[in-house]
Amino acid sequence: DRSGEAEFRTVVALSEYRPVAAGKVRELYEVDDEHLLMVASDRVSAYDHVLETPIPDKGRVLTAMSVFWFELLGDLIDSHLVAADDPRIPDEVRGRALLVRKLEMLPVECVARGYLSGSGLVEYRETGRVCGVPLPDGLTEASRLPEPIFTPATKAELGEHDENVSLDAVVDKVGRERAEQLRDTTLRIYERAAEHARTRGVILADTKFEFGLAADGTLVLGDEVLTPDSSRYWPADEYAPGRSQPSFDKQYVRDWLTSPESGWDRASDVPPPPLPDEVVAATRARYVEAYERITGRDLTDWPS
Ligand SMILES: C[C@H](c1ccccc1)n1cc(-c2ncnc(N)c2C#N)cn1
Repeated sequence: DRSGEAEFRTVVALSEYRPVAAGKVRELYEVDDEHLLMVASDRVSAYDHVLETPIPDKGRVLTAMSVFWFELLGDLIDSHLVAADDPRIPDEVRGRALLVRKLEMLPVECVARGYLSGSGLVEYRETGRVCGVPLPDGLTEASRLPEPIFTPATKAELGEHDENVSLDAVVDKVGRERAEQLRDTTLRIYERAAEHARTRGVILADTKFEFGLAADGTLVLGDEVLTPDSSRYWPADEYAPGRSQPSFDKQYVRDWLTSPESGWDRASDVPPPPLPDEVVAATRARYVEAYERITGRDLTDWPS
């Protein structure tokens, strides 16, 4: 019984955990046999480059957003989330790291699209289909689809783009029953999230989920969910099909990088220059605005 003693946070350093995976802007560490630590950095990626200038609080916003969605979607699917604030989370990453339970991850990027853009648009223009799914004629950039579609992909090496595959390719990997469960679950979660976002004036154009299996075989939602890094978020009041839509969170970065002011040539393989303070500040504000509009919560209430 420790009653009466001061509550001590056991101080643990991130360096005590073994790194097990890394993305462009995030890392994954092993905490113990059952748990991982998923860490979101403040780094931002644009035009397939990771920019050298961090965006303060980006990691906190994306972490807090995943937690909001895990909670909102809890009646549809279990998640791997164990804790967002816990003595096993080092102070240096507190607020931008989640303690999660280890899953047997399924080798499928589960993408849902309600609108046509990115690799889906490229494939549609070439074949009239996306991942084998026939679509109506006459669709253009950012067209809203008649209904959301499941467009799975296989994970590419770091720095490469994922490859869109058909449902049959997913069946070959995980079996028919599991493949259909991934499709149905992906679409159900997307539709619930897109409906919620719409009421907040934000279009969730598409999103990518990763699922895993718990020890008892239950399908569990892993990874980050419905963040601006795993999804396309567009401001609804600026929506106009026929052109690429402004990204809710990254448009200031994109506009500056492609303006004469940056002196950067996107077609070259030269890395982008550092961002000016005002672009950093405006981008931070957009991430905070996205979080507060979508969740109705105040970022100042989130640990840091
Ligand atoms: C691709 C992704 C990743 C995330 C963060 C940083 C780099 C990569 N990843 C997720 C797992 C994973 N494995 C087992 N159990 C889990 N609960 C998770 C999760 N999330 C492995 N890789």
